[in-house]
Amino acid sequence: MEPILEIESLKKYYGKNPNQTKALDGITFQVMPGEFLGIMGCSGSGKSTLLNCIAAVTRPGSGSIMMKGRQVLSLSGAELADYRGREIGYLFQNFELLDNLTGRENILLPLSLHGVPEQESRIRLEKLASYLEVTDVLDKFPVQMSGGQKQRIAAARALILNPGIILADEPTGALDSKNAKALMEKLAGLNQDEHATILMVTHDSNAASYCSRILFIQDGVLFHELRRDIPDETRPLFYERILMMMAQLGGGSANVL
Ligand SMILES: Nc1ncnc2c1ncn2[C@@H]1O[C@H](COP(=O)(O)OP(=O)(O)OP(=O)(O)O)[C@@H](O)[C@H]1O
Repeated sequence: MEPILEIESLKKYYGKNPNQTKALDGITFQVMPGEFLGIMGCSGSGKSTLLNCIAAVTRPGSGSIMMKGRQVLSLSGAELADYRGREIGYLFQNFELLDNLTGRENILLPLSLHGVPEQESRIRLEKLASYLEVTDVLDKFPVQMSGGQKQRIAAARALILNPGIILADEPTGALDSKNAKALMEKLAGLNQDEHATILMVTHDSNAASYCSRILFIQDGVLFHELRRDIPDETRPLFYERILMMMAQLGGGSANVL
């Protein structure tokens, strides 16, 4: 199987010496189709910069980003807009719903932006809303929804065009533990049942325990990898291993990959 996403020697430096920040300092990894990959690391380690480079919002200084065999850094104009809108489904910490649109209108927004007839996606909308348990808030405005409902509407919006990859930046960061668990169960279900490929940045070890693999990043470099492929490893056991690695990250005592 070919990787869906290949990141090679990615670098992004901000500012000039002596005040330069090496947000990404040579990151290489691959994401396979249907993988649920987590990215963890301390504040300022480069996680959001990495997601923003993949989403083609931030331009790296050097390196390569191949999505389905296509060099993202060479895209421009309509191709770039199409990549951002159709290949990437983005889930933000603070939902980023438009307040003056209903849940349904928010979910359908990517269709109008990319010229897809609404009719085509009506069945997908109903199916996603039902799966994400937001059917009863489709005609409400964000201000009338709970945080969990807002994030599940945002998840439906990220998924409506069936993107190549979902990029989720701290998706549980603004949720209480009950809603965080509900969201993670839905994302894990979409990963398993629809083979959705998900790349999720998180500080939350519990959320990360739903992933099949986790990359740990420190000072812009990959530092460790955990895989949940020990036979029959349960989520609570994987969670324990993540906690141990996070403790090491805090102490900065592990080896750089
Ligand atoms: N636009 C910018 N200009 C200058 N420095 C920046 C910019 N964006 C990020 N940085 C710096 O790059 C480094 C990596 O930032 P990034 O936001 O990617 O970290 P992060 O791991 O996502 O942090 P957090 O977990 O706090 O969100 C930090 O030192 C940050 O201060």
